Amino acid sequence: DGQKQPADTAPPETATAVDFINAFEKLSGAHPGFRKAHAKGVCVQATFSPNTDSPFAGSPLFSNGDLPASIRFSVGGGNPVSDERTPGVRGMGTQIKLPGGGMHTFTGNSTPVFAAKDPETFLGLLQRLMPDESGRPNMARLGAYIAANPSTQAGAMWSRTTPAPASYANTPYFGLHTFFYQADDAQEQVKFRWHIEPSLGNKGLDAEASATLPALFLEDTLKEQVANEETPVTFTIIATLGEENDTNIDPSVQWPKERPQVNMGTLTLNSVGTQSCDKTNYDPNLLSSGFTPSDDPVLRMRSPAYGISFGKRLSGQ
Ligand code: HEM
Repeated sequence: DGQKQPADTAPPETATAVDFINAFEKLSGAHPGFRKAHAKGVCVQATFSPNTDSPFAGSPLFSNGDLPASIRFSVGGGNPVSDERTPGVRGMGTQIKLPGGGMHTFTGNSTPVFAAKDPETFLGLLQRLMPDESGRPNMARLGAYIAANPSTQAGAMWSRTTPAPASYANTPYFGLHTFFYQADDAQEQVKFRWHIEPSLGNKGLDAEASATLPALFLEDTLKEQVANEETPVTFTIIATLGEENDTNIDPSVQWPKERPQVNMGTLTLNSVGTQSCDKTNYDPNLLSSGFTPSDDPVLRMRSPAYGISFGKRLSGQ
């Protein structure tokens, strides 16, 4: 009758870890044995050197000197052979191993804000990115969803405006969620968010570089950068200290720019390209003694989703 249907812009009422695994498999196809998100990646061996002059100094993560770290850099999405010249999310999982078997995990994305404020709104976004009968996502439906769900707008803007990074070592990574640290003898908690900055600086691919590079270049570029002994490849982990009114639960919102920042320490990349991280679960809730996660529902959803994906890939599904 020529009349437009009303836009379907509501997020689903519930979102479970299984819903996410199914959504990723629908978006990217089934790839048995691979991670259901960030399927493509490379393992790196690294060293964590803590900044012992920081509010975290009393914790075992900071009081044991240099510690070995396992890093995995990745391309967002469930496709294990995606074209790396394409803009989009890049990831960095870091697991630092403490004496006695403890570990501490920093798993972040190259996006300074998350795609949505909570799991339901994120699942709704993924559902609108799925192809319809035409074989492509319905852009009008997607646009209407973003317009009606403000928490998705900063992430969508980032996606539209940020070029593909020139290397895994030329982009920052953001933890996005709020975490807490409390020393054994302290009354007060340190409330913080973290991000990781590359010593080689941020650099996006321009059109010329994209035209000359092969579809897969990230692993080779990183290997060349780490092989260059004159310029060590390091990353600085930075904590932003939050105030009481800064959100604990919404990873789609940045804290005010003027919050103080402290250096947590340095990651130095030692070697690239082994299978050392294939059987690692970079669950961001695996924290060392003294640190606790916030009640951010997106952070909470990550443990069950990573657990299902981990179990599936270990069993070849
Ligand atoms: C509800 C929200 C989210 C869901 C359902 C989700 C789901 C997943 C799943 C299933 C994996 C594969 C895990 C594995 O097989 O080991 C994964 C990996 C990853 N995710 Fe998420 N994720 C979410 C939010 C986030 C956020 C907020 C960030 C960044 C701060 C992030 C960054 C990453 C990274 C970097 C990896 C790759 C880790 C690796 O290399 O093993 N994810 N995600």
